[in-house]
Amino acid sequence: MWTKLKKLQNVDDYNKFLDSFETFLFDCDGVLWHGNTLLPRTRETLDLLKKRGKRIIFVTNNSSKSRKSYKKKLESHEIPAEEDEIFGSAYAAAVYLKQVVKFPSEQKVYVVGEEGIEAELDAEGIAHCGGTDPNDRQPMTAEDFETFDQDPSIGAVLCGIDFHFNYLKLCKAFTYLQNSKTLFLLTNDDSTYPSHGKKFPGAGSISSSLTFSTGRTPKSLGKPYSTMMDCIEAKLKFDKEKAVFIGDRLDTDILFAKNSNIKSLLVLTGVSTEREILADDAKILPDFYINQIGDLYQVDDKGNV
Ligand SMILES: O=C(O)[C@H](O)[C@H](O)COP(=O)(O)O
Ligand SMILES: [Mg+2]
Repeated sequence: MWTKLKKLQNVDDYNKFLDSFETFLFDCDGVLWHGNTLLPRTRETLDLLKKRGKRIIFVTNNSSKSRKSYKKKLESHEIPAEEDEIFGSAYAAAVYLKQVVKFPSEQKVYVVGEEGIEAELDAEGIAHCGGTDPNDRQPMTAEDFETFDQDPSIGAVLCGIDFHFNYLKLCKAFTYLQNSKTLFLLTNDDSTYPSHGKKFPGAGSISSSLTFSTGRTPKSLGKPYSTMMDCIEAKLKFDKEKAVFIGDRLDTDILFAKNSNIKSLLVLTGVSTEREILADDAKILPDFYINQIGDLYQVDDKGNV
């Protein structure tokens, strides 16, 4: 096995890498796709791994979709996947509230986020409000300034990526978080995410408005934190010695792999760059890196399967 940071760049490297692992855990945004566009040869590479008897697990911080919706998205790209092989930060947050917090049935979670969070809370039988409710997607009125107040029935504020974030939601979440007993949870705190070949503000850039205004420090449940791996290991058994995490972000994916004691491969199709990992002051280093995941397919392309 290689001893230091290794760029995979030829068929021998790809073959040696593939032969070193049994379980391949894949981040999604920036590794498999940008938005709804697959990155080059993603499907062929996943198919090659299956042909070689490898296990594939998907692990995404994107809380906008539930595991069910991700299964549909993967299948829409002809990538077969079982719901139990997909782990999203919305799922991790719902499991945490149910199994760790033992969230009281008479309380609700105020959601700053999309249907992914709502669906996973529903699956765990946890009541919620906000989220995709059209009433929360309205401008603040003068009456709202009058009426907004703490609500003891709100036991937690859970914040993820919210493509409809607005001042009204910010004020509601802020108001509920004035009660120190109200839990402040994040599905993830990614500053940005890659889409359409560019970067856009991520969930962490949304929740930072709450962190800054409330002065409270939230608990984040996605990568790089341990809750996500706890969820995976509660469902699936695999040998960590023969597992590798493949991601595009140093501060979430690669750090998650390190925190989970598994090897890591950074792809250069997402957020983190080669310059960052070659810098003298690089703090988080993957074990391997590669230009794009589809390069691994070249072993098949040349018939060297
Ligand atoms: O919440 C966000 O900012 C993005 O959805 C998240 O960064 C993307 O998740 P990934 O699949 O890269 O973990
Ligand atoms: Mg990513």
